[in-house]
Amino acid sequence: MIVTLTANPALDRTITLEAPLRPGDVQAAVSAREDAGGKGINVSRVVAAAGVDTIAVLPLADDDPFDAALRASGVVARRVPIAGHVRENVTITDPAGVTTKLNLPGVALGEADVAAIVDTVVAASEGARWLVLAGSLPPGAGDSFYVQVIEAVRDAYGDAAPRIAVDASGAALAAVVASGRPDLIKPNDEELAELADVALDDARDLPRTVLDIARRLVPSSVGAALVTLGAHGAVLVDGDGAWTAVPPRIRVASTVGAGDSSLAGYLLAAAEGEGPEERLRRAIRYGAAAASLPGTQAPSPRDLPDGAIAIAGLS
Ligand SMILES: Nc1ncnc2c1ncn2[C@@H]1O[C@H](COP(=O)(O)OP(=O)(O)O)[C@@H](O)[C@H]1O
Ligand SMILES: O=P(O)(O)OC[C@H]1O[C@](O)(COP(=O)(O)O)[C@@H](O)[C@@H]1O
Repeated sequence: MIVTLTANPALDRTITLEAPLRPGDVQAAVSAREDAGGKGINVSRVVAAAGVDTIAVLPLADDDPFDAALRASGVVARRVPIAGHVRENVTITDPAGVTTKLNLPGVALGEADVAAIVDTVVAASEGARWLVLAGSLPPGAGDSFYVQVIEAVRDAYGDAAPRIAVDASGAALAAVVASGRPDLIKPNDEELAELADVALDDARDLPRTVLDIARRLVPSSVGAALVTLGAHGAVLVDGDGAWTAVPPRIRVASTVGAGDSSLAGYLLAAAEGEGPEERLRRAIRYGAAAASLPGTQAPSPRDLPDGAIAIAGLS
């Protein structure tokens, strides 16, 4: 069982253009689609599509139209009732796969909402292998919200607690790295650089630079880091070693959900008992599959790209 928490879900509206976006102009759009999104929900959708049990925890008002999209996704969910409706995030894609994203802040949570979410995650996590804490925090949650969740789950289950994966950025990620001792983090290269307060602009060897930064955190504060690099693939660093690989060439439709799908791919391989190289390979395959699908469509095993993915060790 893989449990996910999405504190800040999003109805993802993707608009496809037939030409590159021209800011300030009126342009014809070809099509639009809607997906129940947000990072944890996306991870759960990919995990469910692979036939593995998952529960997605999220705050959701009883009368929120988002629930129809969530039900259509088929993911098993535990809803924590709140006041206010899920935000809508807009993505614009063009024929070259260039993706422009506009993300709203989300519904503000009160103290009682925060407490109810923590309790719901603790209850859902009983017997789970992994708990995934993913996405931005809505107003009212506080930068150390993920640390609060991690402590509550570990207090409740001790050695039987699920392993913890975190996909966050900015202050929320910094707080988790400072005191949450997560088993896995999944930043992209920019989020990792922001965390370490370094610039990547002139990195000539991106995987090597990313490894050097990640080594400051792994294994002292974090069990492992899966750092995704967009079209350049990903780097995996754990206490035993470091590896990198690039994705096969694909036709990009929308990169939204690629990072979430890579995390899901990693967790699916981990749940099968696979070692780091296969976890990285699966992460890259799932990320590439997501990027080749429209909108925030969750890839299933039959969407994975063909072709071998060569893993290179880094030292
Ligand atoms: N243009 C692309 N071509 C092929 N694979 C891609 C592309 N963009 C992303 N991916 C795949 O998706 C993964 C996650 O993408 P990334 O953009 O780094 O995530 P995030 O959405 O978290 O920023 C990458 O590691 C890669 O495997
Ligand atoms: O919680 P955040 O950081 O605002 O991001 C939410 C957005 O990111 C997504 O989860 C996609 O994330 P990735 O492209 O990083 O995989 C969308 O579904 C959602 O609109």
